[in-house]
Amino acid sequence: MPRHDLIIVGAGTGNALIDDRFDDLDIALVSAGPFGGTCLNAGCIPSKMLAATADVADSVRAAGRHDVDAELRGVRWRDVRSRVFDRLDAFAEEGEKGRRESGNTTVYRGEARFTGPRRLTVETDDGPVPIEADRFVIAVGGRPVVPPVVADSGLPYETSDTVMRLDEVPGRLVVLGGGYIAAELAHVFHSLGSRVTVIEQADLLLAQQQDELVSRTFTDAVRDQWDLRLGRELTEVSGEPGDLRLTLDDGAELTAETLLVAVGRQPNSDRLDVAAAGVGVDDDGRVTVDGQLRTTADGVWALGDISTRVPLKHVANREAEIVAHNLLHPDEPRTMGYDAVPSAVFTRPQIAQVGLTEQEARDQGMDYAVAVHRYADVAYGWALEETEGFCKVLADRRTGRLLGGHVLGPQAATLVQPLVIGLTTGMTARDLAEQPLWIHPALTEVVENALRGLDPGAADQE
Ligand SMILES: Cc1cc2nc3c(=O)[nH]c(=O)nc-3n(C[C@H](O)[C@H](O)[C@H](O)COP(=O)(O)OP(=O)(O)OC[C@H]3O[C@@H](n4cnc5c(N)ncnc54)[C@H](O)[C@@H]3O)c2cc1C
Ligand SMILES: NC(=O)c1ccc[n+]([C@@H]2O[C@H](COP(=O)([O-])OP(=O)(O)OC[C@H]3O[C@@H](n4cnc5c(N)ncnc54)[C@H](O)[C@@H]3O)[C@@H](O)[C@H]2O)c1
Repeated sequence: MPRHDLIIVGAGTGNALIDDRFDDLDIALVSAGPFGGTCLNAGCIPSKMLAATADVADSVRAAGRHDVDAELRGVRWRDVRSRVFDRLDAFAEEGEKGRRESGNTTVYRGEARFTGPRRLTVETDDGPVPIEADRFVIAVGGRPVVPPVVADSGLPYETSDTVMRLDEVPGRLVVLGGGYIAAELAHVFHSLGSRVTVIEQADLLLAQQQDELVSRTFTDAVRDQWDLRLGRELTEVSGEPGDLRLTLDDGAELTAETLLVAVGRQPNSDRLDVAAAGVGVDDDGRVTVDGQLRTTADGVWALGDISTRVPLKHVANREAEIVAHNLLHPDEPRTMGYDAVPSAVFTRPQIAQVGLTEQEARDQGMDYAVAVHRYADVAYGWALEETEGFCKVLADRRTGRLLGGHVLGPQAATLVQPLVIGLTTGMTARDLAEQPLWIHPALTEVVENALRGLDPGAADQE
């Protein structure tokens, strides 16, 4: 049986772990799917490339607001799709080729399953290949959850793994779920021509993840564009491929050419049979790790969606840095921090956040100050003719420190970054507002003014 110094399972973020510091190790990299994993092939990157195209189409539609006469004559979907995926597929192939050609890494393509402690079998095209190593990194990510009402219907459905590669923009698209993936892909397909219905069990879109003001404003903003079925469950899927009938718990019947299921993702720990390796999992199937990202089995680390509480690519990337360091420097291990994890939703309006939501601050009984500043009240917001966007900030009244920041509107994912720095470094909201100079009349003034709008509270009265 081939024996390696280190086996990495998963060539998404797992592939990014290897650099020249590992040159003297014999490494095996095992992957069931294409190199680059979810983010490159079916996640962050294609969805954002499509969202950027959707934004262009929307800008043309909205040109009249700027007294520009423009007309959207059409979107060439197949050209869009080729532009996106020809580039990404080539990148994935180059990534695999580069790794195969590196002197010290053996690539095994196929689904792996542990067969014992530090031993697994890869189901390759040439049959099962058992391999073993002293040390392992598990980075096998997750997959879309498909509820039984859909899976058991026997009728076709799409997930984020497949929908971005469809041959046509669906005429009538029903999206099950109202979280990150649903919101971003509903935005894409609506802007590219689909009639979109969203079925979400909660009363607002993005309710699980976002500050209450953000999810309320976002839901109101898209209400006119998408048919929203909020607080609803899907009870039956019938009809035939291309002409689906969806029954809801209030008796309503919807028709759909395409059903996109986006109700969350589950970790791939079951498919890898991590239990056989003595690797423990949490209640939701995530591999259990400590602060140094060690699993419960000696010599086995985990990173990314398979184990993290926050399944985002920038989190997985940082975890990979920590695991790489800890593999190389076992006597000076580093610990992963999750105190100020930002995220963004690339919709229209765009959304970004870091730190606590107002409902979390309230539930934790914190003494907090809150301020909201609108894009419409800064000069560049006037330039954009922006009416709904805002920046909302929360700070601890006792210490003056920033607790959370939420931005809804153009460039939100970029505007949130000063707040991420403030939170990460533990700055007070006042210092963050007053120490740096903020460019006039840039959109960042909406963040500066939100910070300046915070009630100083006890911290400043001392
Ligand atoms: C539609 C969508 C949009 C997203 N957008 C964003 C975004 O904008 N920003 C953001 O931060 N995050 C985003 N995410 C989340 C992001 O994609 C994930 O957090 C990230 O890809 C996780 O990386 P990973 O390496 O842990 O797992 P993955 O990238 O999923 O990699 C797992 C790898 O393991 C392989 N594998 C699985 N099982 C086995 C097995 N048994 N044997 C061998 N190999 C196996 C897979 O083939 C794959 O190569 C998005 C996700 C989706 C689905
Ligand atoms: N821009 C980004 O950073 C980005 C984009 C896409 C995905 N992601 C990552 O991928 C993860 C998964 O995204 P997701 O959108 O699949 O999950 P999610 O957890 O964000 O949202 C799932 C939504 O589906 C709803 N839901 C669950 N079961 C339902 C049912 N049976 N009927 C109707 N609604 C139901 C939930 O209430 C929730 O609103 C995210 O948590 C995020 O970490 C990130």
